[in-house]
Amino acid sequence: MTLHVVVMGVSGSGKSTVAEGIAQRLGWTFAEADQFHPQSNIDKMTAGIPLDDEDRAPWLRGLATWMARQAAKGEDTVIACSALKRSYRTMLQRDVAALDGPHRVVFVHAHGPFGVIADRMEGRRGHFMPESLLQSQFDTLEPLGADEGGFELDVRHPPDELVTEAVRRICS
Ligand SMILES: Nc1ncnc2c1ncn2[C@@H]1O[C@H](COP(=O)(O)OP(=O)(O)O)[C@@H](O)[C@H]1O
Ligand SMILES: O=C(O)[C@H](O)[C@@H](O)[C@H](O)[C@H](O)COP(=O)(O)O
Repeated sequence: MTLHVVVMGVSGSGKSTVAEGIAQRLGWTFAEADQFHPQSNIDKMTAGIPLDDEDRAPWLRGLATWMARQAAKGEDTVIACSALKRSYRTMLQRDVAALDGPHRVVFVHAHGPFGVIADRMEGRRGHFMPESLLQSQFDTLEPLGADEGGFELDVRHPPDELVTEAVRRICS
């Protein structure tokens, strides 16, 4: 049985920080979903245009394939992936299930107020994602449902506490 942790949330919410922390603590394989976007998606976001369902579908398939490949090597995985809509999370679940043996996907929603996340995006340097897209990220976000197999983290807490809480809940 392999475990796949998907740390989800809007841009700047702290997904990568938390996901990397979890992967480090547990010794699991980490991937940053941004690295799986085709250049056309990066160009679109850089130009301040939000992605749509069509842009995201092949990207999600690529991520599911990567998760299943790691699982085939016996590796548990942690990814930082916005997975903003319930349908995207369902697609990820479905595609991983089609490719992988016995496994579990756990969603961790990095969740926080607009102002806090906007400030963090402003403080972050050298990232292609413009702050102007944060509103559309919040508009698109469908918060993780209680029935989706996961939990929420309040990103106003320090990263170390968030990682400890996430590891405790993943391993319980
Ligand atoms: N819990 C936190 N408290 C304070 N700053 C944080 C926290 N998590 C992330 N950050 C900072 O906020 C910015 C965005 O975090 P990042 O992990 O890149 O978010 P995402 O992967 O969701 O875009 C980074 O500069 C990061 O150092
Ligand atoms: O589905 C999307 O619209 C993108 O995946 C988006 O949510 C993601 O946030 C960007 O790729 C920027 O990357 P960061 O999340 O690292 O800022």
